[in-house]
Amino acid sequence: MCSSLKGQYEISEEIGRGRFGTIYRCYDVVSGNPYACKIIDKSLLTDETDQQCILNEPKLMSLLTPHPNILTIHNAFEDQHTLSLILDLCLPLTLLDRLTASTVTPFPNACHVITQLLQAVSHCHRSGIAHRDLKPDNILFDSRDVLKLADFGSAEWFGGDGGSLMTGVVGTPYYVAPEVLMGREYDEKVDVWSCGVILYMMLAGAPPFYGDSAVEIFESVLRANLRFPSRVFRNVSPAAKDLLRKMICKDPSRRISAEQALRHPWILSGGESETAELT
Ligand SMILES: Nc1ncnc2c1ncn2[C@@H]1O[C@H](COP(=O)(O)OP(=O)(O)OP(=O)(O)O)[C@@H](O)[C@H]1O
Repeated sequence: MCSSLKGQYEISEEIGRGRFGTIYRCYDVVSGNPYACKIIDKSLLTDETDQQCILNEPKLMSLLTPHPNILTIHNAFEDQHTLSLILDLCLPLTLLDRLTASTVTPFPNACHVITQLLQAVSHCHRSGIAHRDLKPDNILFDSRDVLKLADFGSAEWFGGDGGSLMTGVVGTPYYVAPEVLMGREYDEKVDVWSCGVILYMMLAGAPPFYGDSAVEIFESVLRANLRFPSRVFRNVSPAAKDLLRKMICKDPSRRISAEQALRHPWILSGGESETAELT
């Protein structure tokens, strides 16, 4: 572990583990404030893509700081063997853990969760950054239950309005947008698709596109046949379904932006709207 890190932070117990690193609770030795410390073992970064992802993450996170719904990077330390990031400390349960544990659908506070996520994504897009791997596993909450978007390892700088298009198949089967799978150039709207899938999961308790293997899931995503089975959607308002159709829209040029989604009647009504006029 880096000696300058040891001088500034006291590392405490392990609170999580990823593919390349371990997350510890830590304390600033001067203020006593608690943080999370992600220590990445560089020897595990064997291929160039992994190295790129890990080095990308702190750079892009710093560009996005501060935003209340984006995990803040407070400090970074590097030596020959490790890269250590000092991050906001969050609760151990991700949105995926909460969804898995939930026995009720729609998921309580679905509108509040998606509003915070869209605020984070809209800030990323205004800053010229696409996250490209939005999924419930990357959504954390702090001790006040404020959503914190994490894991910018697959994020890409596209340069904002009129910026360049992106290429490359990145993302996770259930949440990836069809234009990514088609191998075409794409823009930041891929994130809106993933937010739509996350909202659908919160409202229905299941993903909109599924299959028994990654290939089957991809085929289902490519068909993009969005359905609202009445058994699971009977408690979901027409306004919420309208928003889902506009976010999980196969044609990215017709898909709404994160900013527009934040102005949708269902979001503005705090998820209560059954009768709001649809746009
Ligand atoms: N800032 C944080 N505060 C509290 N817990 C965290 C924090 N960051 C990550 N964790 C916990 O540690 C786990 C692993 O996080 P990490 O970001 O290393 O890996 P990952 O995103 O799950 O996986 P990978 O990087 O391998 O794709 C998370 O699932 C979460 O439970």
